[in-house]
Amino acid sequence: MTVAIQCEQLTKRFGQRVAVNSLTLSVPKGSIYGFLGPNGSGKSTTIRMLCGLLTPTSGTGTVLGFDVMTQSEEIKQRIGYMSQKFSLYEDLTVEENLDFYAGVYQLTSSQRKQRKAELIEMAGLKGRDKQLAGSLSGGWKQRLALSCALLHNPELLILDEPTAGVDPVSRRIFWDVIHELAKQGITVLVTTHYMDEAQTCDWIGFIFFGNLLAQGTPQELIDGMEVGNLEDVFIELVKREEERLAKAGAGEGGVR
Ligand SMILES: Nc1ncnc2c1ncn2[C@@H]1O[C@H](COP(=O)(O)OP(=O)(O)OP(=O)(O)O)[C@@H](O)[C@H]1O
Repeated sequence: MTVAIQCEQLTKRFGQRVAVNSLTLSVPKGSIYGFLGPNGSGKSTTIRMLCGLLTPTSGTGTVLGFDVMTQSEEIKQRIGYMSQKFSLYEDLTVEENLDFYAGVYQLTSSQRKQRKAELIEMAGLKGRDKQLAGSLSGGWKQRLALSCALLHNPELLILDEPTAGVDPVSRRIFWDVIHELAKQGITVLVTTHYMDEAQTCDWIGFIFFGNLLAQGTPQELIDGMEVGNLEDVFIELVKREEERLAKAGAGEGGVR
């Protein structure tokens, strides 16, 4: 199995707070890995370490074969990242936004022309090229942001809650695009709070208070927990962990 992401005992502390605690995970190339967990559990911190935006406190990790501690520039060049608050220029058109990011990624004019055409097609943005990004609805904005993150043909796409607050139809269209990209061999690491989306991932990791509590295929997790669906898996995991923490006497805000 070729892996796109591999980390062992990756840890990030902010002062006394352990945001990510000794995280060990691997994401096979070409798969979709859903990274789930309640608010504040450490998902974004993990993602920022994997993107080379935040230096881990300890542990080891590679992304596309590059070291997260020492090769963050190599990593940044090869991944597509869409943050929770993706930045589009609202007063620029769809095409101008793509042009801007093509400039950031230093695409040649022929690469730019080709990728723009491919991505406008992929995202279903044909006919909207001259529309201001600010006038697009949430679902379109999101697909434009995804297109911007894909301009440089990244091998790995990291998406932090890409569908938060978007209507169900737009979410479905967005996920169809994600699955299509995975079919083309792109690895996707995505965080979501929507269990219907999580259910379609190849792999799932569940993080709570910085600890990875469970990892596997959606069906493995459901079967292992002997419950009916993923939502119940997570409710059960949280319940068990809270009981464990209560027994261990860990107070709110303490080091966990
Ligand atoms: N720069 C920082 N300085 C101090 N604490 C931080 C910093 N970034 C994150 N944290 C803390 O680390 C913990 C994990 O936060 P993180 O943003 O990674 O969670 P999350 O799972 O992505 O949450 P959400 O679903 O709300 O985005 C939280 O307690 C948060 O307050």
